[in-house]
Amino acid sequence: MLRGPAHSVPATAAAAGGGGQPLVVTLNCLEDPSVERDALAGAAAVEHAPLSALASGHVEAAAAVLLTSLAFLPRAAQRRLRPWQLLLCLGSPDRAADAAAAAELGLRLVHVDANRAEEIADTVMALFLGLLRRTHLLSGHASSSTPSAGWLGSVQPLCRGMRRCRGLVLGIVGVNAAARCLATRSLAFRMSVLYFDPLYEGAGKTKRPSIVFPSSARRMDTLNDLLAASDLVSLHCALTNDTTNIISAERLQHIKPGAFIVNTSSCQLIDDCALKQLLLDGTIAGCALDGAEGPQWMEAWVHEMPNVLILPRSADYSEEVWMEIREKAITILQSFFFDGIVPNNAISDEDEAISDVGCEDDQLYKQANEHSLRVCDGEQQTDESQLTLECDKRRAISKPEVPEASGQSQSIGLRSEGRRSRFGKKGKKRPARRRSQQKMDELSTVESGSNYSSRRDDDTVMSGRDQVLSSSSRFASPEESKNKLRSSAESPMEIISEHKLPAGLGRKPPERLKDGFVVALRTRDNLGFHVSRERVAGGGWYLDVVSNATKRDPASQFLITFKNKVDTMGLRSFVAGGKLLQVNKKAELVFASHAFDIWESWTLEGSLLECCKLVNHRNPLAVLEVYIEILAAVSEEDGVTRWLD
Ligand SMILES: NC(=O)c1ccc[n+]([C@@H]2O[C@H](COP(=O)([O-])OP(=O)(O)OC[C@H]3O[C@@H](n4cnc5c(N)ncnc54)[C@H](O)[C@@H]3O)[C@@H](O)[C@H]2O)c1
Repeated sequence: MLRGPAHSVPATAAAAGGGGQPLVVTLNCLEDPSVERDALAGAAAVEHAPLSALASGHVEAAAAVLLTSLAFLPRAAQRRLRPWQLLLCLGSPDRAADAAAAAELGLRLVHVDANRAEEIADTVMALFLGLLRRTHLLSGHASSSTPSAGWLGSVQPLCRGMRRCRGLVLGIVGVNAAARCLATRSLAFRMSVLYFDPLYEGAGKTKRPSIVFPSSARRMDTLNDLLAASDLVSLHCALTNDTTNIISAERLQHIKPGAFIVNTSSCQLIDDCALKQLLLDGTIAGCALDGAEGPQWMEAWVHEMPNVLILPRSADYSEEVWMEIREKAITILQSFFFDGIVPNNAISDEDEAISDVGCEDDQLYKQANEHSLRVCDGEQQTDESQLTLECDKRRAISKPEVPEASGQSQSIGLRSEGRRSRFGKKGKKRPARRRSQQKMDELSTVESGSNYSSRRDDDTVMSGRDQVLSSSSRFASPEESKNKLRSSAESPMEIISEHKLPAGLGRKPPERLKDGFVVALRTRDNLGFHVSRERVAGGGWYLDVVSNATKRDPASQFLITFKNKVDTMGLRSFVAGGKLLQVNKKAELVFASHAFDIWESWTLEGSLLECCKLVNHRNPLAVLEVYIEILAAVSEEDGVTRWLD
């Protein structure tokens, strides 16, 4: 972790935001940084600096700068950046290039990103559908023609060659998360899915356990076979020495006549000239490229071809993913300004979790539905959709029928254990990610004497200046610091109660849940405790239920952390090294991150007097019904946290 402004920013810069506040500049991005401004209110001023206003001096004066890419920034702007500034690269299109540029310029850069597999899969589907259904052409024709022109007669030529999805064969080259999401979507469209990837060895024996294709997708032994059998071809392989020009002129001879090609990966995977030739002679029915390089795609006639779609490298964008990235950046900045620390998880584990969501096939959904009905057995429901919703909620709750440790993550997702266990963390091949998995420094122990895990599975890409490791942030989120700054402010979630807990404490517990309290979560059926558990050594932490646990077991103890300003709280697990309980995108209850983001935010519903609900902010279907036992509380007299017994 980096030391923040308190340690490294010159006083002039720290005061540059006016009112003694440090300044954050959004450089050539985020024209409207109002979200960031609100989130950092009281800690830093936030200004947008367009390239046209570089001379204003804002960039030089900033303590932190947000940008999309350092490498693609004009030299004039790069020169204004300073070594002591924290540069956050939001969703960089080329992390390696940015890291290299930062190293060269001696700048301190942190990448902030989120997984885009869903976006890419959506885009590929949209492009295939556009090519197959010719929506762009027909829409253009409809809006330009007179109403009396009729609808079908005049457009009949445009409709020639239109295809339906059902029954078509999709061939996927390269197995990655986006490819898998695409496979799932295509199966839902009743297409057959083939794939080719010499590095992917199939479910069960794959080197990349996080990528598991639907079982109904068929693996092809050679690329030529895949090209010969596919009506639609989508490229997802990374650009390497082996894959450069992988769709060569020679390979294209094998392509099925009338096929469509979509490429959202590197332009250099395809021999453009050969592709163009086949488009012209009609062998290939159409193609879509997310980004096109080279003069052959610049010619005007290409843009006039009805069967060629070219996007401006936008395949992986969505408002949702952009907001996720901004939220992460805000968390990092809060940590930087309040604690003087930059958290390491600039690129989160959600990278993989998101892609796992798309892997359900029909059988899986069937299993899940059966499971949900079982869990909900005995509950009165009148409406089917309501039933599903309630069942989903229940899955977030402990397994009342199975008091012993289940060995499963708690989840609201539709996934059986057998299936879930096949998904692990993606085997990272990016060097920066491997670096980030180095063992962290030992964590301190707490009063209970528990040993905290120092494992870190967050992903960070740091470049340029040295990274300064610190263990002090394990339990010090930005929100906690903010609370310290605003100690007089009461948490909006504080609940006054008389505490009739299932198991009595030695003395009367405090009346309110507060920041810094230690709690245990008794299950709704009162038969056990929720505990943090490690899947396998190094396999990540998840929330489980154990009947023979006690509230004194460190695994049952959670530190309450409040998010200031909003009525949400987080639960940090002691044994998981202070990581916060979150619902991941597979809808499992896990401990994956130290950063307090929306995934880690919970609202308390109901009264502490009785079984109450913890509802996740990001996924309100994730509801934990628990009795909250306060084990340790912060003394109002001396500010020391003490056990209540
Ligand atoms: N259009 C966009 O917005 C966008 C966004 C992100 C990534 N991309 C592109 O997508 C591509 C993949 O990126 P990634 O980060 O998912 O890569 P990745 O490394 O995660 O996956 C690439 C896959 O290619 C496979 N592969 C390697 N050699 C192969 C071969 N000879 N034949 C077939 N498959 C092979 C690998 O096994 C791997 O599974 C890159 O070219 C990247 O630039 C595009």
